Amino acid sequence: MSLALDSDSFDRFDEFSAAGFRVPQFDPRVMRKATTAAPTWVHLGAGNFFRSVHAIVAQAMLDGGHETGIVLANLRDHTVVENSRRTDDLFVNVVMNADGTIDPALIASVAESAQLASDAATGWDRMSAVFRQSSLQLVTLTITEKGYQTVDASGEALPEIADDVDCGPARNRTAIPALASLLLTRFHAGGTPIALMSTDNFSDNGDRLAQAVRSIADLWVASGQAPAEFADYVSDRQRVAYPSTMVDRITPSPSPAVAAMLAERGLIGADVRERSGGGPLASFSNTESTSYLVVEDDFPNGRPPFELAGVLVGDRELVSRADRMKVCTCLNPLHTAMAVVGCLLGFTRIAHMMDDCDIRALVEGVGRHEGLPVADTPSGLDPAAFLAEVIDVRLPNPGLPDSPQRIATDTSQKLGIRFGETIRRHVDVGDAQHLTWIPFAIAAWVRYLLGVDDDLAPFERSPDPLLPAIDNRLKGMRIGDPETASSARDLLADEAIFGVDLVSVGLAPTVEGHLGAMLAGAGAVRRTLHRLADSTRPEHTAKPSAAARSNHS
Ligand SMILES: NC(=O)c1ccc[n+]([C@@H]2O[C@H](COP(=O)([O-])OP(=O)(O)OC[C@H]3O[C@@H](n4cnc5c(N)ncnc54)[C@H](O)[C@@H]3O)[C@@H](O)[C@H]2O)c1
Ligand SMILES: O=P(O)(O)OC[C@@H](O)[C@@H](O)[C@H](O)[C@H](O)CO
Repeated sequence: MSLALDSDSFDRFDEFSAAGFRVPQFDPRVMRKATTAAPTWVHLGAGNFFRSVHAIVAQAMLDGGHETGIVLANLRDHTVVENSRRTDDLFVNVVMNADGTIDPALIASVAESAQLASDAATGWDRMSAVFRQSSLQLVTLTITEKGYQTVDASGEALPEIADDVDCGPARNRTAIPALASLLLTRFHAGGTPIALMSTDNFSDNGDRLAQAVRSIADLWVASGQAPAEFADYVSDRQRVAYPSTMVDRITPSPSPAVAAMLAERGLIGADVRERSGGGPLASFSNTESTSYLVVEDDFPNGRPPFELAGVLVGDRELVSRADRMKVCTCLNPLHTAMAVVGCLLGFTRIAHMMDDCDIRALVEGVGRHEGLPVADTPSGLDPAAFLAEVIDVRLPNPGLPDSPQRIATDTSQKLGIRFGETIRRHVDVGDAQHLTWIPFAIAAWVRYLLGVDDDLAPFERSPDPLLPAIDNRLKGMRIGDPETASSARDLLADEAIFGVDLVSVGLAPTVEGHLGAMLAGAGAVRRTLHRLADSTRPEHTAKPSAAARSNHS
């Protein structure tokens, strides 16, 4: 059977169903008509996570009788929206089970997609029209952590944003000015209230989005490019709200192996291609079965019936606690520690890393020993159980094609969030000097920055906006000379990166100790990790697994 992803398949859901795909329980044509007439939800940042969370939530609500879907927009890479349009905005979301089986679902909750790149007038005009409509309740964003930085400490626009600020509201190229510009259109059209909801991975993401949007509005007002009332509009939470969220579903980049499984089921065009901006692009997303979305109930123009999709809706306190639990202690710090160590030790699969007893010790150390004792407890969620599921079920899931290289992307943007808060909490209770695994993870990141693995072979570091600046700061550091670990001192004091000044909280010597040991020569990363793992095992007898040994130089 051949299953094509296009609008003809609206009449062929039974064939998808026969091939084992879950199918929409609504008529996409009716949904698209209703959404065009009265759009309620725009999403900015059409990546893989959107396809595995937002689009799934929307589909569940549509299956439950809700009438409108999502209007999707992307700014940076025109191939992303072209990819969505190639399949008439349909795609397949694949849940990867631990036993190697897959549960594919045909997703039809995107009503239309718009390209907002500066040369894409049609997409911009369409999105402006959507923002003028009073029916619009919600804009969600997945623009990555770095997408929220707009101004420096003195309130000056950052270089990437500066052009957009100077040009004023128009067809902006960067995400926050583009959003602010569309909001200005809404303001001029009567200023119906709206909620702007960050679904990127950091605590209090609503506040950060508010700050970013307001900073652009202020710059435009100051330069006479927007009326003063616009700054009031974006600062009045009754009119523009910024609900915070906790988002969780491990969603690796689309994998060729999954493409092959879908092709076996008859799906046409299930290949993996390259985005023009780098990274894979496909007509499907692949993810795990676990998924959490916790949303602050702050929607001044009403909201979609999230409860139909199992979304937890609550107050700010619930969201903040859930988010800090996940991002600062029980999941993301483990991920980042594994990512940099995995790149150094030559791993390409997170699940394989969990078979390595040294790496397991690292994960346990960062999560159970140093994260959990200071974790937040959100009402209705148990941090110990959450962490246990992460360590025992989610990270080892052999079906999930996740890689340390994906997770290592933009690490400089994440360290403050993933380790800084936890370090601060240990400082507050006076036991920061006992931390060793988090300092090890930080040292491993610095060692990773040298772009040379533990066998001393060069490797390509994942993209990160701070690489050139950091390379400059680490010029004095050399493998073969452990003493040069001290040249990282200035970097370690950088609160903007680590969320705390590691020198003044007294952790720099621990980080430099691990780093110096890892700089000793070939195999030094493994030896340092193994020694540390051994010293923290009660029985002091564990040996590296076969996977560890084969990676051990
Ligand atoms: N993938 C996951 O497991 C996961 C889980 C929880 C949260 N998230 C959040 O979602 C974000 C995106 O993850 P993804 O897996 O979809 O990644 P992705 O690479 O598939 O997509 C990233 C999207 O962000 C856009 N983007 C990238 N840099 C941008 C910038 N500077 N300004 C504006 N837009 C930008 C891209 O055009 C693309 O649409 C993450 O950064 C994270 O905050 C991801
Ligand atoms: O998406 P990032 O780049 O913020 O971080 C990489 C991973 O840690 C992240 O995507 C996790 O998979 C996710 O946070 C799980 O919910």
